[in-house]
Amino acid sequence: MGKEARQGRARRGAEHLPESQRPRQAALALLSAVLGEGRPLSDVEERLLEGLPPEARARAGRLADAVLRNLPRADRLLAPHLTKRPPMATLNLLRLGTTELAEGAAAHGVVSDIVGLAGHGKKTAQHKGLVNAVLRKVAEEAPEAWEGLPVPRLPGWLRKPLNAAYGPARTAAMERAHHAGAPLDLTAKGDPQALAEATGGELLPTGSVRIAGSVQVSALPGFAEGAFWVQDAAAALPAKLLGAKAGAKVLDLCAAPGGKTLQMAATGAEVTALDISGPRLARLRENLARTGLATRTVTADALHWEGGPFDAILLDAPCSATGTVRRHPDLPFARTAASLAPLAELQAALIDRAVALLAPGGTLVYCTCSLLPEEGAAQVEAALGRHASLALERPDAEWIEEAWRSPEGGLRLTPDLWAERGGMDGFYIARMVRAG
Ligand SMILES: C[S@@+](CC[C@H](N)C(=O)[O-])C[C@H]1O[C@@H](n2cnc3c(N)ncnc32)[C@H](O)[C@@H]1O
Repeated sequence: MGKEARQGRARRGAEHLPESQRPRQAALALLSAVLGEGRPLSDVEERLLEGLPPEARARAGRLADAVLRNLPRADRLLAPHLTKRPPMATLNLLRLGTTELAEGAAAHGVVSDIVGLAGHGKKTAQHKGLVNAVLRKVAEEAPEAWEGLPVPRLPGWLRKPLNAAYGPARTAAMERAHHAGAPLDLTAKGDPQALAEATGGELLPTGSVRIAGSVQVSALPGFAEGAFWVQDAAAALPAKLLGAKAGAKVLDLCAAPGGKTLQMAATGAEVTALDISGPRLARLRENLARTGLATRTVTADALHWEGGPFDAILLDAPCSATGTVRRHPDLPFARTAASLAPLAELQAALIDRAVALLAPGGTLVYCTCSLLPEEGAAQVEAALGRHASLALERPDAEWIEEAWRSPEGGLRLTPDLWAERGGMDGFYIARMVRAG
């Protein structure tokens, strides 16, 4: 059979797959991109979920998320029933079925649906019998056995540096936080207390509003009117610490999709929001339109852009995003230690550019959503060595907890903090001033 005939058969096959199976099929495509190709979900979601109705997209995302969050557990339950590791496509089907069974889905339905999917896939059809036999066995033990399995560990490339920086107990606490996932946090455009009351959320000491359970953001009161935006409680702190005043000339140097830009624009500062990515800036403009806030937006490479000088600069530099694993369980599989060095170089170059764009007497807040010291304190210490005009200023606010402070004078936030409240993303934040 020729290539076109084969593709045609595959397309016709896809059409025959029952509608109810499409979220699982899409989840498997997401898993194959992350686990097979090392691609982050954010890079492939748009393409792989294209054409699916919103509920099916959401279900596919939830299924892929659950498998990635629990991968070592599913592999542990599967291991006794496999004499050798099956090819990736079959293994991912088994992992998906095992996770669904373990999370309490009706065994008969899950097994027959996953076997149906196996029969439908070109790479998996030959393993239909194996999938059936293994999942039947897993179904007998999964829900009880699951609960007794250890919390999944991070892969070595990330676990090793975290152990070195924080010690094994803190690293294990972060792994528990990653496994538990993250609540929904909102930042209010206006009064946070009023937003907490309107949404039934909890007003956190830092001013964010935390919503319990799973909700549809667009259905929350005030969404259409732009009364709030979604932003993790830790991610809301850098702009608060910059403290941009009304009328101040402020630069958001890596701005998109704009959570921090919106915070600064809401204070009445005159904000320039710059980012190298056109599509990400388009999202920032959508956020500005929904919230009725105004800034200047610039699509440019910060390393070569001329402007300023600015009274205040926020540099939320591109980074490993290892502080956001709670929300992005694909990240440990989609990054490697090799991806870190170029990011660290870019961060240093961006800090140097920020210093050049800052007015004498101006304030620079540097932050990254990373857990790794080389993207946080080490960057700031090196920058202070390169720029004699720059001094670190100890952040001061009534909501700062002593445990958050790092020895050099920044804030070191990790996902295991606020465990009883539902945690926070990992962030490093430092506030510096340029001599007048
Ligand atoms: C951590 S994200 C920023 C998140 C944003 N501050 C927020 O709160 O929504 C880093 C951003 O840096 C941008 N970026 C990367 N390299 C850049 C460069 N050379 N110049 C300007 N922006 C850059 C990326 O496009 C990305 O949007």
